[in-house]
Amino acid sequence: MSPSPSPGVVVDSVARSFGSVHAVRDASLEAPAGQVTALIGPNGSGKTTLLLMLASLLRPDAGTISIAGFDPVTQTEEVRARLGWMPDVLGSWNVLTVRSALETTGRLYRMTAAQSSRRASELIELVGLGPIADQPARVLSRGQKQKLSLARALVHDPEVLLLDEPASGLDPVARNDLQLLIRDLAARGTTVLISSHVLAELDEIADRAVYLEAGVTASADRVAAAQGTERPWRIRARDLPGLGGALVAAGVHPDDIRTDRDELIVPVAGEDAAAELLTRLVRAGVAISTFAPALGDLEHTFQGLARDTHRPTGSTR
Ligand SMILES: Nc1ncnc2c1ncn2[C@@H]1O[C@H](COP(=O)(O)OP(=O)(O)OP(=O)(O)O)[C@@H](O)[C@H]1O
Repeated sequence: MSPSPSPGVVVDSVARSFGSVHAVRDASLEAPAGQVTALIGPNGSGKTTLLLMLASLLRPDAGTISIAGFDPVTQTEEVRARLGWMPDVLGSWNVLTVRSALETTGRLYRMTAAQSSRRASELIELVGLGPIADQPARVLSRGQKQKLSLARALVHDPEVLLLDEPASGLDPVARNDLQLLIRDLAARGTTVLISSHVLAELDEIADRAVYLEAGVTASADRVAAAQGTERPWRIRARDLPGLGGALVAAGVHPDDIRTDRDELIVPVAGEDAAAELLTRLVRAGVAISTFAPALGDLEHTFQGLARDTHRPTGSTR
């Protein structure tokens, strides 16, 4: 019989304050197994505080958390055995080499010396740290430290992976490798919850998103409303004046049309309206070479929520 799927991460009405600072006020979310869930929010909205609670490193003042079916407050060992945590900064491992940092982590997870040595070699290969495997961690660049931090989070092949700003400091090739690795882990059933400010990158790998604002997860209604707002679309044609004329004839107000180099940018309210506009432009005989949203889905929703910060609560895209 195949094992039942991991229940992933479930957070219900969690809150945590530091003195008078309410870092997380009311967070509820689900991150299902086998999917990549993005945790998105402005600076100071409580993402790291929430991830620390999920990682069993900080106790919530209220609410409940389930990690692969276990409670980080009362079942800390069970949670830690199943959880990989990549913090936004690598802890103090400076004197150890890359290889010994990974071997030591393996030993902490009660692997034998031979197992931890084998696992360290696999992970060094996986994240591409081979050439500097025997260098002390203190000489690593920021991007190399990120790779070591990711490898450390993967030592015990966790069911649930929490990644706080994993791409920061990585060059474009390393970012792409990271994206492929994360997608591959999710395809193998890992629950991945990932916080990042680089929304265009999250757009490419996230199956779903949770928005956190001032410590509160945005409700499905608010997210839907933000998704439905007008968003800029980028339209390119060789004959820009002809394109402008056709846009006005299609009902776009001239004041709403912006020129950006060899493209025009116009606000469009949703996919149906975009399809309709494109049909009209083509019927008008304009040779269109580009017709695409100027903002990714996550960025658009994030900006829509930011413009409308006064209504409360909930989750997902
Ligand atoms: N240990 C602490 N003591 C006091 N205040 C804290 C502590 N940790 C976080 N805070 C405060 O809680 C709020 C949320 O911080 P947190 O680091 O969780 O936000 P974040 O969304 O991860 O931010 P960023 O995107 O800038 O990393 C901030 O106002 C921060 O100053």
